[in-house]
Amino acid sequence: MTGEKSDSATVLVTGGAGYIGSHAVLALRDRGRAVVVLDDLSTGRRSALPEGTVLVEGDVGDKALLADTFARHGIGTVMHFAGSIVVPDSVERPLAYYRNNTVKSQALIEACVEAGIGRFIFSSTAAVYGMPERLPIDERTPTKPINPYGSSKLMTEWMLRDSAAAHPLRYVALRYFNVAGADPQGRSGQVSKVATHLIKIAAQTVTGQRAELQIFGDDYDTPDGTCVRDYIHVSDLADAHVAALRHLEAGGASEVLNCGYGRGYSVREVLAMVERVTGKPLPMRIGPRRAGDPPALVAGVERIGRTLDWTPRHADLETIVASALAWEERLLKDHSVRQPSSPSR
Ligand SMILES: NC(=O)c1ccc[n+]([C@@H]2O[C@H](COP(=O)([O-])OP(=O)(O)OC[C@H]3O[C@@H](n4cnc5c(N)ncnc54)[C@H](O)[C@@H]3O)[C@@H](O)[C@H]2O)c1
Ligand SMILES: O=c1ccn([C@@H]2O[C@H](COP(=O)(O)OP(=O)(O)O[C@H]3O[C@H](CO)[C@H](O)[C@H](O)[C@H]3O)[C@@H](O)[C@H]2O)c(=O)[nH]1
Repeated sequence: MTGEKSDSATVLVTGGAGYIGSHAVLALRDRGRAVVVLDDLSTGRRSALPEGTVLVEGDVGDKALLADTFARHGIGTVMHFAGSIVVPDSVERPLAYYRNNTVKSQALIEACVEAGIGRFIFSSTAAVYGMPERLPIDERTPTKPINPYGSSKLMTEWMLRDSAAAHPLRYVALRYFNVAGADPQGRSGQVSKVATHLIKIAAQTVTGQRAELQIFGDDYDTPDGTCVRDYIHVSDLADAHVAALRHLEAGGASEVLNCGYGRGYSVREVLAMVERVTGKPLPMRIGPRRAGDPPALVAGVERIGRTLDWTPRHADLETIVASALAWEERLLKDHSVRQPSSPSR
């Protein structure tokens, strides 16, 4: 490809100080890859990065900073995790989501095109599918997001598709299903100011930070009445990014790929696993449905299986739950992993 940087070039990880990005940084560094992180530390933490990781503190929409970072560090691939992620927040502040997720991604893609960076890996989401009628959800399922978060991500997928048709740029958009768990070695995990994800909330309940957990509805048309999701371990997801990197470095074509295991668990099944792992009952009660929750989301995984050289290593619910609980306990004990990202925030 004209002007494309060489295979051994450094990977720029935007949002690398966040939950999923920090696991990607670990996966890359564990394989000896050179990494630079660009993060504004709005929700990320410097302490999520392994020692010695270069952090450029700044905004992913700052084109001058991007051009300088690309040139200074010899960037050959961008992994783009930076963004805003809370679905109900996106309903209240849609324009903030379009700015941070879509407008700034436009600046980043444009900066890549201008600098001749030909490989791009993007954090997309199952939220692009909205309320699909059939399971499993394969990548040909029509995209019909039902909230600004999903729309903001889908628009970035479209920008990548159209840019790849016009410029020497190839990309992999990974549509994550429900990401959970923590690094098996305890080096990173999820830190949320306001937790919304089921397994994180369960871990906070187990550790006494919450009195009880609410199940959002048990009258869905699912086997036990609670919603079904496809939970993927964050370290397996990080490995999928490394596999996508290898795919692009080997000259592979642009792809849009679901990231899940193709197996669903209900809310009740997840909570039963939490109780099994801890050996204690979890205080919980049934509450009303949460607006916008699809009854069941399970990934079709045939395409990722045949496209990437990716073998999940942590594909069972017990491992996911146990690692999330271990991380939550570490967070409570070790103040340094919770350290505020910068004095101003
Ligand atoms: N967590 C999930 O379940 C999930 C599911 C599907 C997709 N995703 C996507 O994965 C990506 C990472 O999510 P996460 O769960 O790790 O969230 P996170 O909030 O932990 O990480 C996001 C990171 O991006 C940084 N950031 C945000 N805006 C920025 C900006 N303008 N400039 C520079 N840095 C910025 C934050 O400081 C943070 O470190 C997001 O793009 C998200 O949409 C997450
Ligand atoms: O306290 C809680 C929290 C969650 N749930 C339920 O647990 C399931 C999973 O909810 P999460 O909030 O953990 O995850 P979502 O499925 O809502 O959302 C995830 O998947 C989406 C794609 O569909 C997006 O990618 C989004 O960013 C990501 O968080 C849902 O049925 C939800 O109603 C509860 O019952 N109680």
